[in-house]
Amino acid sequence: MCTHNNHRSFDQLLSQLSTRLINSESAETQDCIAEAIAAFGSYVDADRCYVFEFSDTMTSMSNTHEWVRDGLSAHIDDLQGITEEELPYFFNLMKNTFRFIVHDVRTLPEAARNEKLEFEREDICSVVCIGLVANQKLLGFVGCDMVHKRYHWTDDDVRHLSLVADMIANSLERQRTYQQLIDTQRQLKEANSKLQALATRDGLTGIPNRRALDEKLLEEVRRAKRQGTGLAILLIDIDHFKAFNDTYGHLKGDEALKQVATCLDAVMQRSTDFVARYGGEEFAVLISTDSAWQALRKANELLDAIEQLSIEHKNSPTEPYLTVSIGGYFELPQPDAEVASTISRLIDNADQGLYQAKADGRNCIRFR
Ligand SMILES: Nc1nc2c(ncn2[C@@H]2O[C@H](COP(=O)(O)OP(=O)(O)OP(=O)(O)O)[C@@H](O)[C@H]2O)c(=O)[nH]1
Repeated sequence: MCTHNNHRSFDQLLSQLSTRLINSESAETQDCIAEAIAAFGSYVDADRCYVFEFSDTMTSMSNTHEWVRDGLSAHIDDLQGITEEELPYFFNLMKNTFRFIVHDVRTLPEAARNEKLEFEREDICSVVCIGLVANQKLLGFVGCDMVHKRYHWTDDDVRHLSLVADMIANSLERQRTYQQLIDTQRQLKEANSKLQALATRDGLTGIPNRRALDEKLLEEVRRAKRQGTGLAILLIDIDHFKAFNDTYGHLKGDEALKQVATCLDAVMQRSTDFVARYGGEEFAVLISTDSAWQALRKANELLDAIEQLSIEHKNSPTEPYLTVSIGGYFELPQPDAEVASTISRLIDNADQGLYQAKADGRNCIRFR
């Protein structure tokens, strides 16, 4: 059936396909596989040529590529997820010998009765399948059917189909390795962003921590300088918190810290505002605003909101409930201002304001 000429043109085509596959992307690989099975189908004058891939556990297989001669029906859609129980003879032979060569399906043994029925359903008289083996692993197989006519597969046919199988197996393996690399890269990225989130979150309250505040300060001061906008910082410290812990215990202290953090976060809802735990029982709020007055108004809202939490603090010399003191500072950073010294000035001034608020009786704001 195979003349010397079409023998040579098939070899040439295979060699061209292999060259394309060496540098191909995923979509091109699929095209090359489709072309390779079509070429083999035409070369042996077959009716159907196809690729099946096994599941990872090797207990089922699915038809992934199919070429059919004009006028014949395609079967790819009903050949999905076929299990080992359905075709035990075929699975066994393929797993053990990596091939399944049947010149006449009528000669199949009794053990292959399921296979015989399936071949009858598809009007297949002769069939050849060669395993796709890469790195000693059977990934699937490439096969060819003769429909309504018997055919004796020659050694040459088998040798050529084996070349096609090698080519497809190597492409599939390369694609799988590539996909694994992409999956690993995605997992690493996810793990990194989780680590990043953990490194910048306070473990107790869940709001950003001091490290996140430092990063945000750098970012915001640079932005304020660039855009000529103002920046305010508030330092908020719980009053007589040692007495609170001594009275109610450390766990209740933790609870109160969480409540205060949630409350501050809820009041500062603007995306440009930033709330962080600055340390122990101290919090910081960064407000991007052009007016000191607006920042002061926010500070008042925070003071009131904490009071309204009404967390009992019976041993506080200030009030019988939990209160905070707030120190604030506003600045319009000059375009030529040094970033590090601007940050120090913001913190130092807010800190002095806080010191003053404590000295002036607590539960109040001192804005500089
Ligand atoms: N429960 C709990 N307590 C904390 C935590 N971090 C810091 N503290 C406590 O906060 C208290 C702070 O006490 P001080 O610095 O003396 O200040 P204060 O009692 O709040 O008094 P003033 O700030 O002057 O009003 C200490 O007792 C710390 O143990 C924490 O994560 N959980």
